[in-house]
Amino acid sequence: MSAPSPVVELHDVSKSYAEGDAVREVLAGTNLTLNAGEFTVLLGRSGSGKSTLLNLISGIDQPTRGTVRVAGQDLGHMSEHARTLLRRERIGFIFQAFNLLPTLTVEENILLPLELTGRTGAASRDRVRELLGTVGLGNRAASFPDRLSGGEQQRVAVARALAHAPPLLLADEPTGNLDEQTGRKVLDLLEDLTRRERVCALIVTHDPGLMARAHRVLRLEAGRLIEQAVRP
Ligand SMILES: Nc1ncnc2c1ncn2[C@@H]1O[C@H](COP(=O)(O)OP(=O)(O)OP(=O)(O)O)[C@@H](O)[C@H]1O
Repeated sequence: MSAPSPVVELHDVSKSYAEGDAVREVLAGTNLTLNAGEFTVLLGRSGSGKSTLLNLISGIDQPTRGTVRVAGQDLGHMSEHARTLLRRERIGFIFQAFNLLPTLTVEENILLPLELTGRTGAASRDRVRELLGTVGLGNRAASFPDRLSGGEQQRVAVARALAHAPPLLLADEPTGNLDEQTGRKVLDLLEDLTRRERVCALIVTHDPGLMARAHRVLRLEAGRLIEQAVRP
């Protein structure tokens, strides 16, 4: 087995928001390392700070204290522009509401992250075709998103998130808008693709059924990350 390769490293990360005269500490001295190939589920009540944590990892938000490293780079020492580039090149995102671009076809949506990172050649088109096949939508390449079911749209979103082969995938409630059976199918794909490509995946969910699939289960509680279980 190869040595663990850290993709996300949080060291003593705190995040507070001002609430009138008071200060609300959402994260309190959090430490976390997520490695390549790990599929991690993040649980926590509404308002516990799950989105805040994702925003800190993707550099959309800054910690009040502590350091966040992604793919070896310290986000606190980077310009806003450099963080934007890192996000574009090194991170794939999946959202609850699919967030596909409605004026682009399925194929163009998946190609977008490759175009944004300057990869427009034949190899990119081959990659999109391959991913379309993997997510079972090879015959829908020319369709527009509004012609697809919710589950199909989320399968496109999975393909788009991984098109540029990012080392890190962040997903916020990826099955929140899907029925159980459709959600399970999307998760099967997510798990299969992230394992195959050794992607580090951090998935926020309220769905306890997801826990059985994860290598690691983390719960945010009172500003602290609690490791719940490790799959053997
Ligand atoms: N920009 C902000 N300014 C002030 N408070 C904020 C801000 N963003 C988040 N918060 C507060 O931080 C806490 C955590 O919010 P966050 O959205 O991270 O929770 P969550 O676990 O993702 O919740 P949910 O499951 O409902 O999406 C909440 O109390 C929220 O009100």
